[in-house]
Amino acid sequence: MSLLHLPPPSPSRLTSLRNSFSVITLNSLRVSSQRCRFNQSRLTLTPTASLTVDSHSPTTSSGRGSTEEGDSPKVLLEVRDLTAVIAESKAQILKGVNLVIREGEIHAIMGKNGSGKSTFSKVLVGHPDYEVTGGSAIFKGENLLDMDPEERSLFGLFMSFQSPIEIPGVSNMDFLNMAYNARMRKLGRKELGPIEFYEVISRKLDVVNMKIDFLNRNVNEGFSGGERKRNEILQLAVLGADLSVLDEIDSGLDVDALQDVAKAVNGLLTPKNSVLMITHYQRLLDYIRPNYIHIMDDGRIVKTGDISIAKVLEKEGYKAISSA
Ligand SMILES: Nc1ncnc2c1ncn2[C@@H]1O[C@H](COP(=O)(O)OP(=O)(O)OP(=O)(O)O)[C@@H](O)[C@H]1O
Repeated sequence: MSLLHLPPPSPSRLTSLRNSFSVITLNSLRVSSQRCRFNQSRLTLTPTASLTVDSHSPTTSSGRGSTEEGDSPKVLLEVRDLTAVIAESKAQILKGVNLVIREGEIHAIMGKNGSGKSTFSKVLVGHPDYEVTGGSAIFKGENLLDMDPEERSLFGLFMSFQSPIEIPGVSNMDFLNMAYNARMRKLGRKELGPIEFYEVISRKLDVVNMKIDFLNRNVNEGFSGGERKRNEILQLAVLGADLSVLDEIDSGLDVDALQDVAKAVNGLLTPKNSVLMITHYQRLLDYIRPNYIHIMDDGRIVKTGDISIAKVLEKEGYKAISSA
C-alpha cells in the first residue's frame, strides 16, 4: 500500500478537531454520541463477597488461558453481583451478574433476546443509559465503576457496539489518529503525527481486509452493516485493548466477512489480553474458540460451561439449557 493512494489529513484539520473535543477517545465518543450525555453518575461501590458463577472449572477449548492448578493467569475482570437499571425508567435489567475473566481467556455470553447481554456490556463501558445500583466490577485491580467511559477506554477496555454509530463530519483517519494518540499518552508512549499514523493504519487495513478509501470516509457514514463491523475491528487493531467486548460482531456479516473478522480478532490475541463476545450463533464460536460460554437469563449468568453448551443450544434451543 502506498502513501500516494490517500493524502493524510491536514494538520489544521486535526488541530480543529482536537479543539472541538478537548478529550476524545473511542469508547467515550461512541458512547456519548449515542446519547449526548457526558455526566455519568459515579458510584463507589464496595466489593461484596458472594456467590459466583466461577468460570474456572470448564476445560479450555481454544488452547488459550489456563486451567491447570497452580498456573492460573491473573484476573483481568472480576464482576460481582452487578445490578443495574435503565437510567430513565429505573427498570432493573441486570439482577446480579457474576463473571471472572482472566488474562488470555476468551469468554462468550449467549442468551435469549432481551436477557440483558448488551446491557451488561454497555454497563461495563459506562454507557449513560444505565445506572449501576449495586455490586462491583474490578478491572486490572481498579474499580471500573469509578471511571468515566473515557478512562475505561484508555485503561484498556474496548467495546465493539452491536450497532456502531455514524459520526458525521469526522473522518475515520482523523478519529483513529486522535483515539490512538490519547491511548499512547495514557501508556506513556510516543504519539504519532498524521503521516506516521498513516503508515501504521495502512498496515492494519490488511488485517481486516478493508480498502484504503474507508480511511477518508466519515466514521461509519454510509457503511454497510458488514463494513461497520470490519471498521470496529480496525479500531480495535489500531488501539489495542486488554479486554475487548464484542457485541454481536457476527451480525450482518457474510461468510467471507465473518472469516475476515474472526481471523483479525484471533490475530490480535496475546497471552495477556482477553475477549468477551456476545453472540447468538455457534458459527462465530467455530472461528473464535471460547474457553467459556455463559448463558444469561433475566439479567443474570445462570450457567457456565464449555463449547458443548453452544452445540446443545444450536440443536435444541434454550429449553434444553434451562432444563440441564
Ligand atoms: N436504553 C434502554 N431503554 C429501554 N429499555 C432498554 C434499554 N436498554 C435495554 N432495555 C431493555 O432491557 C432488556 C435487555 O436488553 P438487552 O439489549 O440488554 O438484551 P440482549 O440480551 O442484548 O438482547 P438481544 O439478544 O436481543 O440483543 C430488553 O427488554 C430491552 O428492551
